[in-house]
Amino acid sequence: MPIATRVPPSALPWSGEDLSAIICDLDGVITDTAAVHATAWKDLFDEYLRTRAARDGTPFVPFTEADYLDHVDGKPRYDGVRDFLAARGITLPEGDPGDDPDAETVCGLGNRKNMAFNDVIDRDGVTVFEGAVALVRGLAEAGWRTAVVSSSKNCGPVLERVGLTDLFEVRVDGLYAAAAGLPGKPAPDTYLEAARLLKVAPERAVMVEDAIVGVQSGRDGGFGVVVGIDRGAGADSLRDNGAHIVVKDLGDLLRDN
Ligand SMILES: O=P(O)(O)OC[C@H]1O[C@@H](O)[C@H](O)[C@@H](O)[C@@H]1O
Repeated sequence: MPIATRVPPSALPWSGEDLSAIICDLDGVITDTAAVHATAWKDLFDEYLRTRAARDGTPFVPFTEADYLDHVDGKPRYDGVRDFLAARGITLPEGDPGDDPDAETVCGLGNRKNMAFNDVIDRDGVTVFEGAVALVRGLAEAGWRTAVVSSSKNCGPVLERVGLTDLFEVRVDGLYAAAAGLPGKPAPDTYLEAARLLKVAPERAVMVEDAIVGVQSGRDGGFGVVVGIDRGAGADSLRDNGAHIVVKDLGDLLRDN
């Protein structure tokens, strides 16, 4: 019997509460793609900062993991570019999403990183966190509503690549947010939109995130249970920013009955 069928909601740490939906981030929660995003961002920014330093005759200061976690992680593509550059005192013209990847604009840099991200997943494929999938399937079988909320415009193609387009009833991703004019994480709007589409009050929903801006969205959206997945942000930081529970993997919440 697949693990998922052994997981009624009463098997979870929050049983007893009046919860009926699970709303998950994608990268780093369902698929092991957060690290691919992080590497693609590092390659992009190191190359850009190195070129800029050579041009200006200033020292090259590389992009660090802390830069990623503090300024880029979990945010929509162009917000990440803008916020990180601002932290280094750099302002570039915004440009346009149709910009050439070589354009020295916020959108151009973001588009360059997107090419790198897609090259890596084309080459290496995408790994799925099987325990997370089992938990979501188990809850769905027990009648819970399900949604995915991702800042990424690659959310659909990533789910398709691993055959999981049917895992969630509702998807609010980077493309949806841009079309609907919703502000990205840390604003709670994309999570609240998912709850609205599921017709579930936020306080009756569990939300799951690995990024600091993500748990902040859950906290500010008033979600019933905010689960933090620690993939580098740190359990204390996730808790300080809104997580009620922190685990290493969503599958850790599965219990054998
Ligand atoms: O894939 P896109 O549209 O460039 O989205 C970017 C972002 O997508 C998120 O899901 C990641 O957690 C971020 O760290 C990433 O930067």
